Amino acid sequence: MFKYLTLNNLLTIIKQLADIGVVWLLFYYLLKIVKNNSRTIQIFKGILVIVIAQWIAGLLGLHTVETLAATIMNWGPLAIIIIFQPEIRNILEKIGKTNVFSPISTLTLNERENLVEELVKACTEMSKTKTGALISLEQGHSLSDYIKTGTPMNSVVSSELLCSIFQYGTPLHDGAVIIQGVKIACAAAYFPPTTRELPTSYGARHRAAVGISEITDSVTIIVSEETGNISIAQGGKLSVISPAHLHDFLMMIVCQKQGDEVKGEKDVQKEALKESIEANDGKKPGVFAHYFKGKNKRSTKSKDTPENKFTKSKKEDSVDVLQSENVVVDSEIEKLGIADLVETQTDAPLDQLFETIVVDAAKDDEKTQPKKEDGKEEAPKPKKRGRPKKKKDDTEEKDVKETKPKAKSKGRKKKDEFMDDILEAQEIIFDDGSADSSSKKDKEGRK
Ligand SMILES: Nc1ncnc2c1ncn2[C@@H]1O[C@H](COP(=O)(O)OP(=O)(O)OP(=O)(O)O)[C@@H](O)[C@H]1O
Repeated sequence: MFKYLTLNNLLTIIKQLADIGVVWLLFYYLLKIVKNNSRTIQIFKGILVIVIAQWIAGLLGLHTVETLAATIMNWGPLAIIIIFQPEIRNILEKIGKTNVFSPISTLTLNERENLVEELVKACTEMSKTKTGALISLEQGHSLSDYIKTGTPMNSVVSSELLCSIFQYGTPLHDGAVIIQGVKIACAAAYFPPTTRELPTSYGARHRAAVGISEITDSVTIIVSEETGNISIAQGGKLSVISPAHLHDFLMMIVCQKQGDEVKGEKDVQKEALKESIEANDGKKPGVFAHYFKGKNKRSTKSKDTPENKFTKSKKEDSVDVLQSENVVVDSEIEKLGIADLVETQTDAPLDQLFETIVVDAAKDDEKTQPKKEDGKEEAPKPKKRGRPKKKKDDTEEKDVKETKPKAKSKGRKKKDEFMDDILEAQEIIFDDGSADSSSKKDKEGRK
């Protein structure tokens, strides 16, 4: 047997395996494109119908129909190239721009975690204050073309800096921030908006986010100025996410950490926060606490001296504060949903964990939506800006209904597959048909 295993034969086998591998990859990506795009599904269905018609016509001897179908099939490849010209251009652009050693891939785990923390902090803050923001994280595909459209910054990401950039009225607040690695590469960047039909409640900011996510693999976070909602645009899909789940999502994208790891960290953070509260006599540490660590210690003696008549009551107060702070910490962690989630599903596959997260996010959003006594939702706050704005109330209700997560349960999947599922679960961009119909309904409703 080994006499056939010459170097030549081995080379031939390797070539054939490589050949099969490349074709397999091509088919895989082709099917992925078809699966993710309703237009391509319809076109492929059309092609299938013609093939079946040609086959049946051949069987029944219907020569004219058979010739007609054959002619269509002969011109098919050319028609496909013409029809899918934008998609083909996007794929080729993506291949050309993919950078294996992107800035984010060179970060240490610590840097990645800091990046996530700062981003989540900034987005949560901006969501509370309804400050509009558009932040794109560069992944494998270079965003340098879009960085050129903005104002270069090259500053380390911090929540304070992000909040200042997007503060309404500041020179850089208009446009997008692009993050490369741990650095804010630029602010006020311009993204090509999507040409797809979006529900009318989504304006230029969301369009820009979806646009950039269609042509690159970037992850874009949007904070709505109108509603304070946080959304994520990735792979041409837009999903609403709660601040708590944004943390998990970014942990997974940036740190490639999974649910159980996140849970472990939450426990550590909880402990650390409790310890720091205890160390501060029941008071939360201030922003500059680490600067004064050990430098500004109050004498414990003065606290315990019997001559201080307020000592006892102060001490009791601080115990109360400590207890109440701990309750706050616990409730904060509960709010994150991670502890409960992971405790109940420790061994649950990752995709299930995140499906639950999305479901929870939807529930959170429902809970946080203020309701009026008559059951109607409270009207959204008027926009800070003077410029005219589209009416959103009806549309938003519709959007919420239409973005109801699908209940799916499959086996364990690879990260990118289940990321698609998460985003599908709360997808706001509908297939072309449904987006059309929803926006038509909106328009009719407003009339
Ligand atoms: N193509 C773009 N690239 C980058 N930023 C953009 C782009 N288009 C709009 N923006 C940003 O979005 C802001 C306008 O957002 P607009 O209110 O129209 O969108 P929206 O999707 O309704 O968001 P919001 O819910 O925050 O109101 C602009 O002031 C600008 O900062």
